[in-house]
Amino acid sequence: MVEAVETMDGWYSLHDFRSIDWSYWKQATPEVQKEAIASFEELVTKWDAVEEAKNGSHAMYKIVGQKADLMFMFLRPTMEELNELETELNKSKFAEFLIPAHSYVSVVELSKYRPAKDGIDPETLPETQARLKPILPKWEHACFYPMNRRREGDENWYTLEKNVRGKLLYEHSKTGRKYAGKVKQIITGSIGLDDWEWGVTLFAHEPLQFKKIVYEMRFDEVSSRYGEFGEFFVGNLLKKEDIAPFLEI
Ligand code: VOV
Repeated sequence: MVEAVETMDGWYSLHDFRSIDWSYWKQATPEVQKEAIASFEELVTKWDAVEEAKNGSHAMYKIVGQKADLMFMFLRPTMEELNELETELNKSKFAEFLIPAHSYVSVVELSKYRPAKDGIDPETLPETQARLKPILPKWEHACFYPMNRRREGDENWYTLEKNVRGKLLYEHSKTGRKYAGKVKQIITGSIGLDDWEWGVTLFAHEPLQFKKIVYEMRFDEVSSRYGEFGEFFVGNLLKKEDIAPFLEI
């Protein structure tokens, strides 16, 4: 029987996409708009404190195109905390002007394809823990998309031996490493949690690097034969201090 790979799982993740009801927003009085902006900023202050205490992380991006206006990526130790966060956002004054656009639930994942070095379980290493519970980079651009590994005829990831899968992922990582400093990836696993098998969140200083890396990876066997992709979302960083100017009419 083909052996599954053991995964190391870290913080739970929620990608929460919202559209802004701009017509409704434009009709709101300046006082109401002020109150809504303040409620949003207060939430961000709370999220910043959680991140400061290393109990989670978050990032906010303004999505380009009509799939959504905002993407929030939240990381928390438990699923309950993600739920609380989402509910608190929904109860805020600002949420009166938001329309849910999309969401994705997953958990930060690393896999143990490589044999343990010197018999040390990689999960116990501080550098692994830092990758499983990452503080999200507030790089200028982010790109999110879900993906599956194919399970069709001769292209069935789940009938490949573990060492073969490990080798293909090693080749994949060699392409990825060429983008060091240009693209940072957070892979979240969502088998049993959401509609696709993995969420791919990429951060870059330069949006063209998303196209370059995704294109180059399309030629890696692990993507060309075994990759299936969902909807892409791409956006620009929204900093707390830019919330008011962004919403100003
Ligand atoms: C930005 C660079 C980059 C780098 C360095 C990198 C490296 C690595 C390593 C070393 C490993 C394996 C061990 C682990 O850590 O799990 C992975 C694993 C994975 N990757 Fe990756 N990946 C990158 C980037 C990167 C991208 C851009 C994509 C999307 C692929 C595409 O075609 O659009 C991706 C996908 C994945 C997935 C879905 C997995 C899990 C697959 C599984 O079956 O388990 N990844 N990845």
